[in-house]
Amino acid sequence: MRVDDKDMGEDLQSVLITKEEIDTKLAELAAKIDAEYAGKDLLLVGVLKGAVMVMADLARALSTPVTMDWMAVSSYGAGTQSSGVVRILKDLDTDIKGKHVLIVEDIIDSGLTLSWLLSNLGSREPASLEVCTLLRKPDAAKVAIDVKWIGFDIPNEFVVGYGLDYAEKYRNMPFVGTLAPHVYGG
Ligand SMILES: Nc1nc2c(ncn2[C@@H]2O[C@H](COP(=O)(O)O)[C@@H](O)[C@H]2O)c(=O)[nH]1
Ligand SMILES: [Mg+2]
Repeated sequence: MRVDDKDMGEDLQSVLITKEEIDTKLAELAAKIDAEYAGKDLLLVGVLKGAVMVMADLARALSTPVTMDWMAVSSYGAGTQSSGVVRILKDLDTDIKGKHVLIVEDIIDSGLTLSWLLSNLGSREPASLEVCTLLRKPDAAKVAIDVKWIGFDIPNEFVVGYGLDYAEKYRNMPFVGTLAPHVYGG
């Protein structure tokens, strides 16, 4: 797909990770996750809204039968900095006690959201609790988190696409990229 197919071309600065690279990485991660959960019931917990694309594509790449549930939490306003204050906007529909739970995330930036989520879901006594994230920014970490499956480590830049937004736009770009300064008013 050309970047201007969705009239977003002039807003983009660069493409960091192509759709093909994402597809290849998700297939690799899915093979590892399949091996880990062979013979077990696995519940995927997607974190709305950013993880919608990775959840959908990872679930389809898995051979393991899974159930899926969603949580919505908020630590960002309309801007690009984590507030550090996490609020539940939508809780799980599932009781996860005794279940094997895999949190599916789009990106780990400061790690504050995921750290809070791990503690919140951990207190519900799942049989196991692990994390798979498509992206991680190692240089932005404010807390150390044990993340079992990581797609790509990326530089400490604000990225959009493949589920990730800026002010709710750009989520439907099939790749991950950075925005031109004029988008932020620069
Ligand atoms: N569109 C983007 N959203 C981002 C980016 N970095 C983080 N985020 C959003 O925040 C949470 C996690 O943030 P954290 O600081 O608590 O780790 C993540 O799930 C996204 O929704 C980004 O570069 N672009
Ligand atoms: Mg997220």
